[in-house]
Amino acid sequence: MQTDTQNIKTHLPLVTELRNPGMALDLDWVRAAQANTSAIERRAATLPGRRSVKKEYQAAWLLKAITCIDLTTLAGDDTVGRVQRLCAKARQPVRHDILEALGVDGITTGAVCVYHEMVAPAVAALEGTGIPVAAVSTGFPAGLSPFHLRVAEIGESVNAGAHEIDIVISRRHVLTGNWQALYDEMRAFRAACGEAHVKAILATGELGSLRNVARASLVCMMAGADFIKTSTGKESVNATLPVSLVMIRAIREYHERTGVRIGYKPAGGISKAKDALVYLSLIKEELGNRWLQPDLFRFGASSLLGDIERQLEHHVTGAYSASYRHSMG
Ligand SMILES: O=C[C@H](O)COP(=O)(O)O
Repeated sequence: MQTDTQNIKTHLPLVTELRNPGMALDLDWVRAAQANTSAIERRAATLPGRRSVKKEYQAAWLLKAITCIDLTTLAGDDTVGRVQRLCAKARQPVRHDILEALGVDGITTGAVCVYHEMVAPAVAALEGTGIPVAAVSTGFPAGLSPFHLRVAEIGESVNAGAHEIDIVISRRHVLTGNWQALYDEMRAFRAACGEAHVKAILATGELGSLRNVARASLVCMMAGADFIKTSTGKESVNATLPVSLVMIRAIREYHERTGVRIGYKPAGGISKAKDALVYLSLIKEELGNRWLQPDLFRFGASSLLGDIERQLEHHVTGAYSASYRHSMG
């Protein structure tokens, strides 16, 4: 266990120099994108049952998951105090005694994710830690405010110190097959981000089909998205395994074609440690270990950390109960 948990520390440089330069819109490639829904659903259904994380490595994998969390608060009643507490949790996500028992002397979450008004307090609270602040933007969650205001909002958050911008796409461009409009929108958002990394939230629960998810993923990557992200957390259907398979395979295809690695962020409704392990296994199997770093993989989650911390506590106190073993498969 010592060796595996110690390795977690080497995964910590969070914002890398990696940037997606994008490319011209290749409509033939977009239109050729397929998603065999029944095959994808079959594969997704078998994933949780044959998770490849062995029990003896689960604590190390859970620590890994923590380093990939965008610790999120996106509520109308957010306050500076709540964001400061969130940032304190991002700096020290797990109790010191638990980390000590696991042989790890310090980890952090991948980032903190907030609305624009909370960017400055988050940046101040995380000063000197190297933990990036991500701002949701462009009229999150619906993305239906005037275009110039959506672009301006990005600039405001970058000026306030955000290192990463989570934009929402216009779902109507996907639903009407207007790939040029989606590309132009994403390109403008990319430009407004400047040096900040940009994550494109597809709101997959509102895109109508898995083929649309595949096509929207490709268009956003072509237009310069550094990450593609499933959901805002506010749709009625958020991150799912079938959608993840489609997006991950689009990332693989984009990498094979361009040599550029795009990150993946499932978000919304991921609150259980065992679900986090399934996602990590999926990434390892489909994209390989390089993608299991916080510069290429994040969970967008507001309550996942609490469950992971509970499971780690069980692990080190020996209260590794039958019910926990059962729940972890
Ligand atoms: O982007 C992050 C999501 O809004 C978080 O969703 P959640 O609150 O369901 O974890």
